[in-house]
Amino acid sequence: MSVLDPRSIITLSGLMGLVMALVLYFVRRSYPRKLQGGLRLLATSPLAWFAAALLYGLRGHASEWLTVVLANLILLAGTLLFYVGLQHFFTGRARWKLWAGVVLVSTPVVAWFTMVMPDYGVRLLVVNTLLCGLFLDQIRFLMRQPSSFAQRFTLAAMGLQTSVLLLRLISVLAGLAGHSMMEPGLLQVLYVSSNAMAVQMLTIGAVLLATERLRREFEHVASHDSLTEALTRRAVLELADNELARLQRYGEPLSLMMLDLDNFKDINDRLGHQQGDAVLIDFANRTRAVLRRPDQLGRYGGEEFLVLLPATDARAARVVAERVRQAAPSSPQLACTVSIGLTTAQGPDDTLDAMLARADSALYQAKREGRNRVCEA
Ligand SMILES: Nc1nc2c(ncn2[C@@H]2O[C@H](COP(=O)(O)OP(=O)(O)OP(=O)(O)O)[C@@H](O)[C@H]2O)c(=O)[nH]1
Repeated sequence: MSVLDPRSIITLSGLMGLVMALVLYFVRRSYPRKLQGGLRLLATSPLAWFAAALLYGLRGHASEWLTVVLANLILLAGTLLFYVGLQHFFTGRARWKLWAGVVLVSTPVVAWFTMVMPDYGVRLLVVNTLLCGLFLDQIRFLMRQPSSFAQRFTLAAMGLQTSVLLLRLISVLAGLAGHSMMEPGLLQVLYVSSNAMAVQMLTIGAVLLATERLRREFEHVASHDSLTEALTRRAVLELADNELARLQRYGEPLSLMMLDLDNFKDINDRLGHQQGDAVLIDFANRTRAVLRRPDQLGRYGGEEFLVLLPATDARAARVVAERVRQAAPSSPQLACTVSIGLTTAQGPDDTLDAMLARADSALYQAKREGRNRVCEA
């Protein structure tokens, strides 16, 4: 047990935290600006944990103001920073004032039980209860975020840390707190080791969250049109292929609409290209607003769109197409009409090329018959 003394574990884990903080700081630079704020905070918290570990490590060689009061304050502040960083990372804003107040108020309490009425058990109780509360609140927040490997990994790290803190609280209540964190007892060694592991896992979790988010951003950019946020032609055609495969396997119906804004060249010529862009954006928004969740809108070309209607037969597709045609623009300046060519898959032997060709010829029939209508093939 003498090899695994708490001081060495605390110092080592602090150093590893420092390395992870540096890694996070450097990877942060290659991330989109909107993620950088949250990542900077997430990188700062292992730095704070490192500073707290250094101060704890000086126990016996420096004043208790530094090694207990300030060390605990920095530990709590670092944990709050992690929480604030997570909130920024996921939502772009953070609620931190209440927790900051609680952490600040706890400092004179810790100071009292260090300098005036020294009591290691009470200090432990105060600091561990706050840490537990902070981690439980973070777990609650993180569980509401989109599920992913990184999210589950970070939750596991927080779960581990919270269990260790709870066990330690129980040990205090059972009178097993001991007299100092540096005591080389089994409980202390277990506590500082799991704490060290949880800190590493939390920082790795932050790196994983950032990497996963970056991958999602790239995927989004690659599969979405930057003007209208509709799927790109390639992405919507890929989805159409998948839906056709489902049709062949499960026999679910599939309908497809080709949409073309009417006299769009006129709109551009009369109102300018920029206003034309605004019309396209508004059209995409209002179309999405009248579609169901599984339906997909893609930009097929300039002012031409494709809508994929999975599990939709011809009758239901006709209703959707009429709804899209009649969807109102958000202002009269954005008004435009649309012609729609509609088709439904004709059994498992139908192909995407054949469906596109039918939708295209139905669309041209709609144009020939005077525009602003739905035709079917
Ligand atoms: N503003 C804007 N215009 C675009 C964009 N992509 C294509 N266009 C324009 O859309 C117009 C399409 O014109 P046409 O193919 O002649 O069709 P149309 O005027 O809509 O006539 P019909 O389809 O027959 O009703 C062209 O003037 C293109 O320059 C875009 O991203 N933004």
